[in-house]
Amino acid sequence: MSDPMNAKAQKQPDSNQQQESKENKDSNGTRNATPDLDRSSSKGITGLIRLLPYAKPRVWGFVLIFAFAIIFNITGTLQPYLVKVAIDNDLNISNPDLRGLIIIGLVYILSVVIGVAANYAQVVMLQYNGQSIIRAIRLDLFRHIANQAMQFFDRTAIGRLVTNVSNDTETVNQFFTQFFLSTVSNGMSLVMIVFAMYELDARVATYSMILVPIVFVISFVFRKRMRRAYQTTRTRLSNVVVFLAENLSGIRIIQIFLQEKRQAKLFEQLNSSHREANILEYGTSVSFNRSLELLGNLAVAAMIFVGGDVVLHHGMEFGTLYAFITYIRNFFAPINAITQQWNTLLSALVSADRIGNVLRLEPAIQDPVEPVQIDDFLRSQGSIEFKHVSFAYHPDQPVLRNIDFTIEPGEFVGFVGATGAGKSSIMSLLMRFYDVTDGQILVGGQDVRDFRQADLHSLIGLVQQDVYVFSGTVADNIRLFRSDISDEQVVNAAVTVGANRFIERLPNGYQTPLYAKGMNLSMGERQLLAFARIVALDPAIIILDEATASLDSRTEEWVQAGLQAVSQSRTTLVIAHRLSTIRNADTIYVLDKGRIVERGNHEALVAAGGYYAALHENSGIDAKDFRKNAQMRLECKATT
Ligand SMILES: Nc1ncnc2c1ncn2[C@@H]1O[C@H](COP(=O)(O)OP(=O)(O)OP(=O)(O)O)[C@@H](O)[C@H]1O
Repeated sequence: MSDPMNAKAQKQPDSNQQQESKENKDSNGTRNATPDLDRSSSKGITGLIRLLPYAKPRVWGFVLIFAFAIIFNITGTLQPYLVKVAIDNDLNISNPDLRGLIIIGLVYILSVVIGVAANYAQVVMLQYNGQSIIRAIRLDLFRHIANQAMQFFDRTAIGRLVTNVSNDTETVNQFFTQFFLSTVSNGMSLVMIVFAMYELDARVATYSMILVPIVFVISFVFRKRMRRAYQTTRTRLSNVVVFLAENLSGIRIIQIFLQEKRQAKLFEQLNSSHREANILEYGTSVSFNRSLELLGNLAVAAMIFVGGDVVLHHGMEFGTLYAFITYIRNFFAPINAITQQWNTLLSALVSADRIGNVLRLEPAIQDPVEPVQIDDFLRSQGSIEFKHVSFAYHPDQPVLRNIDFTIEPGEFVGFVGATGAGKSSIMSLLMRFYDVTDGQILVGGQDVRDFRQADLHSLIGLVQQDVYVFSGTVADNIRLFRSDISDEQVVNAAVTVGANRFIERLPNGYQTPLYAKGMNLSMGERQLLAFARIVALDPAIIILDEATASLDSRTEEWVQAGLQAVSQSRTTLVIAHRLSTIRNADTIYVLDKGRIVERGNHEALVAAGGYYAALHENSGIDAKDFRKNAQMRLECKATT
């Protein structure tokens, strides 16, 4: 489904959007996507109305539901009337009519059966419609989130997004199912009851209408309080989910650094504040509902008192009084049901706002209007050029300064430097996860901004330190679910990089299911799996962010051999943490504080006796620790 939200938002930018646009521009003029996804951007029902286009394809379904609701309500309203007829006509003591009674009884049973069937059909269809709408909204949300640029994910808590896609859509579903059904069906029932009451006795019916303004006043008094209470509960629940998502994903760190108690205490605080908000919410809601119930019972009591007197003075038949009492009680049931749905409406308003906040976001990095088409020539071109590239994640905090290099197709280059020097940032820019602040990056002679992002990514294969493993089999993880890659190609890819050695030892070989995050594989095995992925997908360029954790020497040998195999005939960029990985590189770039301070091959750099030489001297030590020594050496050089 297209994105009706977005289409509408683009046509009619409201003041909130303009505000959002302002907030989302940084001083460089680029969008920085720092959205407050919890912000209630539209007052009242606007957020929900904006979601209505998702219900459009289901319009006929709703018409049918409407028809079933009419049938259900007619049967419900008819029943007290049938009892009235039976009491006043057939049970008349002076002239009883047994045949008439039987007929009324049969009609009553028939109306009950038809009512139940109509109600069943109505509820099932409503669920079907509601779930179909939610499926479409969820799909759009997921696509929309997945299309956002990296800075969106840098600044948005994943838990917030999980709440958006799961809870918020479910709450909106309740609007389309419970609230819709309740309002339509009970609203209709209310109209029919009022109609039946006027048919029975217009005067008594008019007296009964005094209830309407009282109900209105009660609703008005509670409305604001309830909205505030619901908003608080939703925000606090979302805080709990965010905390949970972040803590579970970082559970290892929490355990290693003995943070369990502290985190549990924080969680307890969030939980308590959610509990308090929830109790307040229910307290308000229950006070509201009970006030209405009290009013309903008072109305019934008044009807018994006043109506009974009228019956005794022969101003009304007993059956009519019975029907009136039933209608008055039934009159409150739909009002109560509709107001019970007030909660649903309020939650749905908040959720619709939050969904809208996500759907209105535009990705900070956009594809060009006329992208360069990737043909076979370009696909085989692995040349890379950085032309005076500078970059900052935040204005005034430059991370890369005047980076300038050219890598020829098929070259193997290494990047070394202390932590925070900017190695990963170079790779992120190459993949256009971010746009350069200054300068230009070319791949195959074309500016990366001229490609569609998907096309650019198809040219580049990435092997990260922590290889991401999807839920699925080993084979699925090598072909990345692409049906055009055959089983044979999967096996060949694994053999090429030597991953077959461990795969064949797994219980079901290539069909072994992998657990979330590949926890049933070692780090080295995951690296080999990622290499096999590269061979199967066959990009012209690969980026390897070498794992920092030390591998045992045998596994390291396998990973080195795998890297050799995968880098054959591909342009290979390696962020190296062990110098042995890049010893044979064509060129090594040494980075310090966002600048390239040295470049050359291993021998030349060692001979130069600078930064890299210091690193080499300390090669027993991890790359991250070399900077201090290197700095001292540079300072020594400067003074001599
Ligand atoms: N997403 C981000 N948002 C803001 N600042 C960032 C982001 N990623 C990195 N930085 C900052 O940019 C600088 C360069 O980081 P980068 O990750 O490129 O360094 P690195 O050389 O790859 O380090 P490491 O070897 O530790 O991975 C650091 O100061 C870092 O704090």
